[in-house]
Amino acid sequence: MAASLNTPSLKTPPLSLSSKSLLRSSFSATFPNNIRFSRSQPQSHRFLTVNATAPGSFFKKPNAAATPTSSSPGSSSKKPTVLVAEKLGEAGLALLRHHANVECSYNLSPEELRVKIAHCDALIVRSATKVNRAVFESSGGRLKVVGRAGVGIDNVDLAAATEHGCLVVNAPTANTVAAAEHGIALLTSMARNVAQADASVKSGKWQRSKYVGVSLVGKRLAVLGFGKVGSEVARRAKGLGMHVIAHDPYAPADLARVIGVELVGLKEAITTADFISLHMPLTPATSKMLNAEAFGKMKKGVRIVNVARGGVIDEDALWRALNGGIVAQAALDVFTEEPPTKDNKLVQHEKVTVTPHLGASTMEAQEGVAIEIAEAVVGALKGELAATAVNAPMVPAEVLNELKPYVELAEKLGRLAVQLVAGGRGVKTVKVSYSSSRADLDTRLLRAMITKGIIEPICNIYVNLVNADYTAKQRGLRITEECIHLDGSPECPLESIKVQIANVESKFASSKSEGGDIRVEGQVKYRIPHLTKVGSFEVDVSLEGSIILCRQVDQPGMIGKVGSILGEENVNVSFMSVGRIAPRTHAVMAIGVDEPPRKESLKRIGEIPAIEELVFLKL
Ligand SMILES: NC(=O)C1=CN([C@@H]2O[C@H](COP(=O)(O)OP(=O)(O)OC[C@H]3O[C@@H](n4cnc5c(N)ncnc54)[C@H](O)[C@@H]3O)[C@@H](O)[C@H]2O)C=CC1
Ligand SMILES: O=C(O)C(=O)COP(=O)(O)O
Repeated sequence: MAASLNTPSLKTPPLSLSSKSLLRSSFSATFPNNIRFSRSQPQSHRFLTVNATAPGSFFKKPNAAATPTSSSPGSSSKKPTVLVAEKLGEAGLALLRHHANVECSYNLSPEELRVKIAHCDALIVRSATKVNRAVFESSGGRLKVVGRAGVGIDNVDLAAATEHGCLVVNAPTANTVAAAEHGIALLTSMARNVAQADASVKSGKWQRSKYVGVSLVGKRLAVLGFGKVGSEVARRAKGLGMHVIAHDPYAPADLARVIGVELVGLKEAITTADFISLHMPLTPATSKMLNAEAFGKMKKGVRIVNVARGGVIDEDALWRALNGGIVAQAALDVFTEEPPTKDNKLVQHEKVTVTPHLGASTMEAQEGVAIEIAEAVVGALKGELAATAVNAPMVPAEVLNELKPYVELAEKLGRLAVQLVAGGRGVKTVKVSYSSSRADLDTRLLRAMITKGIIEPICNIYVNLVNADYTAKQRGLRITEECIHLDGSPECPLESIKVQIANVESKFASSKSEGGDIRVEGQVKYRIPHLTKVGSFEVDVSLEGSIILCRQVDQPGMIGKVGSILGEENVNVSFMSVGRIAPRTHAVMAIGVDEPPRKESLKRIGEIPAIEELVFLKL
């Protein structure tokens, strides 16, 4: 089974311990070439922004606190810098200013944006700014979060963002009603020729017979894309007495039932509708979804509303369909190229009503969007997991709280295992086993943190939840996972995590399993991660501070000898545990220490005659 941090499906499921995952199976971490994202969380399923206090926070880059900030007057050097590149509501700006130095620079050219971005920790845009690969490359690794103050994220290069470990968040809920109301406004005004009649009267004419419209009541409306906006359009159209059908391969059937909408296939939707309203995101799959072939199947005289994205319609094909009498009218809020050129054939067409991408433009929606995006960006800058992350798993607060110590365990096991490798850089194959009594265990967060633990000590790059799978793939690191199902209480999410590194030499031969892999295993006890196995030796040491591992001849007095050297060297021992396979053979002693011992102290321990090998590991 292939797993990825960013599932290529249109709906990235939230990270959930009860979501469909793996059981007694193994898979390798892969990264999709084409990532498509869509968010369609009903409001009742909104995920909270929660503070993640794992060893490294999930999104923060190591230099976050130290990054120099903008030169704006009065700016604090400790605050991050947020560039707001398109108009944002005051309430959102106020919230941002509380936490960051905020620079509002609208109408930047692509070149100006690339120059400015090198000094920014976060960027907030609406639909007009193209946040392409060049922007991420120009940021020099400083940009941590891009906030899209709205829903559609087709103007942000998500693959590039992910590769650069930059979180992308959007504001998916605050403009839903505004967009739906605009859709209905276009539907009704198109049917009654309001825009054309208005222009005619203003030009001194009185053409009552020319602008006879069509009624909506009893007509069939096909909503394509039954997400947040589409379902609100459907609800309102029902109120106007329309017969509403919807096509959406991922739509929740219960929502359709509640609203009284019939879910149908695409063919049925477009061949039977009198009106078609578009509400899907622009993705490679929906690009030019309404093309010549689709128009060819439509009922003669169909009317089309587009408040989604211009790119979901083949605009040339629409123009031909309007001229050929297939499409009677169209009402367009969005265009492939925005703003469209003055002589755009559709803009100038008498059967077409146009607005300049106004779907989200109400006072209420803009205030709401501004607050929604400001909260998400501020949270992300603090290293919190965002509720509206578009290129990372969404993690419900309660799941995260439960997983927190396991996440910490995962990162520390990765960190320990890689430090045991002689040379480090040859790590290519990592096997992870999770023992759990939960039938469905979603391991994305754990895998990301193991990856972080393994990669960060050996490379000069940071790894976070956003780029973990990508970075692993880039480095040729194959992580296979298996989940061993235990009979027991599913109250505890995980019994243990085992991390094995194959085909490498070890600095500490006793860390090798019977099969020759470096093996470390851990458990969470009283919410604190513990190392419980090294190679074949059972130990029990809490994973705080750092660890000394030594193998010795199992004989009396060893604990005392090692302990007294550390005491003399003023190193505080937090935990000590000895594991052995059989009495009086060999034993492994795991010693937790609060501060790193001096090299000389380790040398002194190594010189104790019964000590056979020794390694110091930083957590
Ligand atoms: N004109 C404007 O100012 C605004 C435009 N929008 C556009 O509307 C789109 C939808 O917004 P929301 O409803 O909030 O998003 P949403 O994510 O809640 O809904 C989109 C729906 O489209 C569906 N979908 C995906 N592929 C499809 C396909 N091939 N055929 C049919 N349905 C498909 C998804 O399953 C989802 O249910 C946004 O992506 C954005 O591009 C949104 C707000 C304002
Ligand atoms: O939220 C969306 O997807 C929109 O299209 C709204 O775009 P805007 O923020 O008004 O540029």
